[in-house]
Amino acid sequence: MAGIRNPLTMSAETVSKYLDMRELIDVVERSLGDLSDKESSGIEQPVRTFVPVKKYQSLLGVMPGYSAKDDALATKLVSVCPQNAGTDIPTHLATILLFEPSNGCLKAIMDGEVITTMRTAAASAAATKYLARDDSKILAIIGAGHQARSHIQALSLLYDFTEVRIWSRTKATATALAHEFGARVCESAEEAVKDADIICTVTFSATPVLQGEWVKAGAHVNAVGACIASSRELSESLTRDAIVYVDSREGALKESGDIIINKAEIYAEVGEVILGRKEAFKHKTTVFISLGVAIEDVVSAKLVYDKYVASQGMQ
Ligand SMILES: NC(=O)C1=CN([C@@H]2O[C@H](COP(=O)(O)OP(=O)(O)OC[C@H]3O[C@@H](n4cnc5c(N)ncnc54)[C@H](OP(=O)(O)O)[C@@H]3O)[C@@H](O)[C@H]2O)C=CC1
Ligand SMILES: O=C([O-])C1=[NH+]CCC1
Repeated sequence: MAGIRNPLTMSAETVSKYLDMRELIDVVERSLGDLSDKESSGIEQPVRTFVPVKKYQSLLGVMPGYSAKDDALATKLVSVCPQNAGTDIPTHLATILLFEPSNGCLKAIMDGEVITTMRTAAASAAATKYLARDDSKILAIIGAGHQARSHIQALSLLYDFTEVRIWSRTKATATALAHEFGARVCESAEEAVKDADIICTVTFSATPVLQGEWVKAGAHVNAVGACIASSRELSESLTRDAIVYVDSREGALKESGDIIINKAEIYAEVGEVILGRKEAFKHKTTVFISLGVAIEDVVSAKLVYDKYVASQGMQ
């Protein structure tokens, strides 16, 4: 059996084999509910630590968490290096260390890049399920990287879109992604989001890429890209006029420029909606600000590990 002397090492390829987006949406949805009910779920999750490396404008994030329900203990280490864009190295690299909670032994060292890409889209999909209109037909994506792709994949499982639109800073990346999905490339973000029902902002931009005036009343926005206090993707008018949900209130008050710079009011954690403790307001303009929380990685890593172990006939 794998243990402290021989933890499993799981490559991105292996991890991918055991990840299914539909299953992930359910698991991540449950974890967000549990996060909003720490007392009964027994989740332990401090706000992550980001170490800035100013010389390279990059970050190293340390994201530990424990889910009592899953009896899963893990920490993710994630490098965020925007300057890798356009090279062979992705802008996000991650490793997840999964431990045996009863004795602290390291059970697995797992690539965390695929999990990060997929669980983030799964979290947006879970939020969208509660906050967007059920008859949503037009999806607009601002940005054209890894998260853009996984968001199209996840949301397309839940909605029958008649149109997917993409705008990105570099037309060539938008065009390449649009080609994969038969989506329409737009000339501007404003054109992409006009009359859209669901909008995802998935960029590295430090300043707003989405203006409130462009957003149709009743639309739902997943704001995924601004994860440090000095960056925002949304205009003040949007966060002022929409009903704002977050993944973690504690995290958002420390890390979200969309909340901090815009002085936005948080209505609820999306987990509180999942638990039925706060309203969903499907027919009003809603915004889900996703920073990414460790518990999403913990439950995803446990899922992958358990499936792998079962497939190998291991204990
Ligand atoms: N909330 C969460 O849980 C998570 C959030 N993220 C965040 O999501 C964002 C996207 O990540 P990912 O898709 O993996 O990254 P990629 O590097 O794959 O893609 C980044 C995208 O952002 C665009 N972009 C980069 N800089 C700017 C800018 N200054 N203004 C406008 N657009 C810009 C790029 O546009 P182009 O190529 O067209 O030039 C590209 O489409 C990042 O900010 C990342 O930190 C990532 C993981 C988890
Ligand atoms: O949750 C996460 O892994 C991240 N959020 C922003 C960058 C990486």
